[in-house]
Amino acid sequence: MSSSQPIFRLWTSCFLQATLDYLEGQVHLITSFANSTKIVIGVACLLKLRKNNFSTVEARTRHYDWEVNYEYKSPDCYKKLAITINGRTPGPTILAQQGDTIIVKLQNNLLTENVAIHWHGIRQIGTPWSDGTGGFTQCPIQPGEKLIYKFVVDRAGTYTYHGHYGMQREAGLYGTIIVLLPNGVSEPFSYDYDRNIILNDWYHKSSDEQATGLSSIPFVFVGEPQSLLINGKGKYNCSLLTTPGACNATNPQCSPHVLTVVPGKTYRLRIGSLTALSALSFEIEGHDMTVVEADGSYVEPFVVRNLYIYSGETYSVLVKANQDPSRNYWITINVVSRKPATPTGLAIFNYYPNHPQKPPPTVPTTGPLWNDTTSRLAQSIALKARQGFIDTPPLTSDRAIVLLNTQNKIDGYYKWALNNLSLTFPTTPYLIALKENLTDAFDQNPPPDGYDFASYDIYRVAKNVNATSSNRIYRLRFNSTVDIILQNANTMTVNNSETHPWHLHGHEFWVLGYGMGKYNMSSDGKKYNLVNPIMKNTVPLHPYGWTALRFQANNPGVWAFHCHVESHFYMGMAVVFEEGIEKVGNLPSSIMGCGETKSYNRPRP
Ligand SMILES: O=C1O[C@H]([C@@H](O)CO)C(O)=C1O
Repeated sequence: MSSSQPIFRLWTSCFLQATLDYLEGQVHLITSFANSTKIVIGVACLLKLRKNNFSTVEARTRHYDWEVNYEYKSPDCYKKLAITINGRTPGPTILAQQGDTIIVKLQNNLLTENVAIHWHGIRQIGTPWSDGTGGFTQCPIQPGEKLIYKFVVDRAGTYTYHGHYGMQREAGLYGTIIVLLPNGVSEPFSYDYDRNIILNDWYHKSSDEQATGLSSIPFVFVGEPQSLLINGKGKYNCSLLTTPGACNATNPQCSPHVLTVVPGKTYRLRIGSLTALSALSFEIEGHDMTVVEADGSYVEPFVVRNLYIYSGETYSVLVKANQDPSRNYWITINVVSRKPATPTGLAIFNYYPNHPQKPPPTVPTTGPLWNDTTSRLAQSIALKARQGFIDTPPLTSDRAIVLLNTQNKIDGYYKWALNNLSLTFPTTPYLIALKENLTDAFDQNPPPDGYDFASYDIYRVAKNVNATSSNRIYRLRFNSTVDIILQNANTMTVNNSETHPWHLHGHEFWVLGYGMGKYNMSSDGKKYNLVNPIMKNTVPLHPYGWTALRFQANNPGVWAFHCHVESHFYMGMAVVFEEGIEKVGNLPSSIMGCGETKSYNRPRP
């Protein structure tokens, strides 16, 4: 059969898609592939093309056996050691249904590094020890050891997981979690097919080398990434290297991701970003996207041509394949908010029956102006909870904590701080220290609820850039309503303020408002959206702006709240909340074994 015949091409593109899905661990296709004849592939593919067979999944316990390794990979054609899960980066997709219990047996096969994996957006109600935050909720898993994460996925939506020890996320340790609705419940929007897209930025230096630079004098920043990845694939220009041996432009690992669509059909794209640094603009050339979900919450639908997405966020958008079907289109991601020095990330939106690799006849867009803060702020503000699914916030809060975000120095080292405190975590993780009453494990004094509002000029480099290291934590009254006002400021560079995506573990919060400039304590609170605020777990703080959040401190445990830029978190841009520690059940001894719990009886694999 000639490869130009449509049915062959359907099989080819379908095979590519199905192989990807197979690789993503979607078990229902594995069986189809066991007898890999063309007929079976065709049937499996046609079924696959008809609809992802998600609705038949039943609530249950899902077991995953994962091995974490360093392996040579070439996601952008450049060969480097990446952290893989079962040989893959991005790792396997966890596909589950609301109410399922997830059990991940994580074996750390790294020879010299610890590991922890965070389940980003999963609230861990009743299982705070499974949050996977090294130094906060567990001792990291040591080389050669194993830890079992067990938790319930209690809310349908699109989530992610990633390394939360050191800077391992950017070494490739990340993936997607999809939680489907219970049987018989349907989404408030319709679509024909469901597809995942995970975005990342990619560096050629190892995360270890980057971490060393961040904690050195003189300071060496990670800099702009070499590539942008769509579903783990990007393209570095190998000819830029003086020693090109490590870079092979024809390596199939760096052929662009292909998303095959059938003309006239509507696709739900579940898009997540786990970039180390970059804020992104996502576009599908010539196609409108209707935003319908953000971080697991339904969005009052709105149409965009480019979707701004910050590290740690997820969105679902609906896209109809309604353009000229005789060609393919570019899917592009571009850096925004920092002066781009990274080429556009590319994938192919392939209209069946065109050849999946057929390049679109156009030049890919370079995206919106990188410094157009106004348009990014406008899209943040446009995000509202969907009518019929609004969970209104309490009208007042019990406590407001204002966090001034600054770049600082401590003993000559570059840091980030909140209200002048830069977080260093204790050797005994907070959750264990609090539960076991190890009061000498960290400074018991509370950090400040605000900063010197009257005299601090957010538009200038601070007069005194020195901050203090601290491991103090915010202790919240259980069941109280807490407001957080994130206040941005100038960095240590004149006329510079950066975007910080803030992520809260263990909760979702209402996004009450955004503004530019200094938050006004007497008037800005009156402008909060208390009618239909979206609930999210990650939210941007725009340059020189403020972002106001409200959440209920109703999940017993210890929870990190931090900037999702990996280097900024590494440099101390985080705070810790404790609530209801007395309600936390007995901690599994498997999370212990470091700091003051070094001698605890910890099971070894
Ligand atoms: O933390 C950072 O450091 C650099 C720069 O401010 C100093 O090199 C930068 O852009 C960051 O985000």
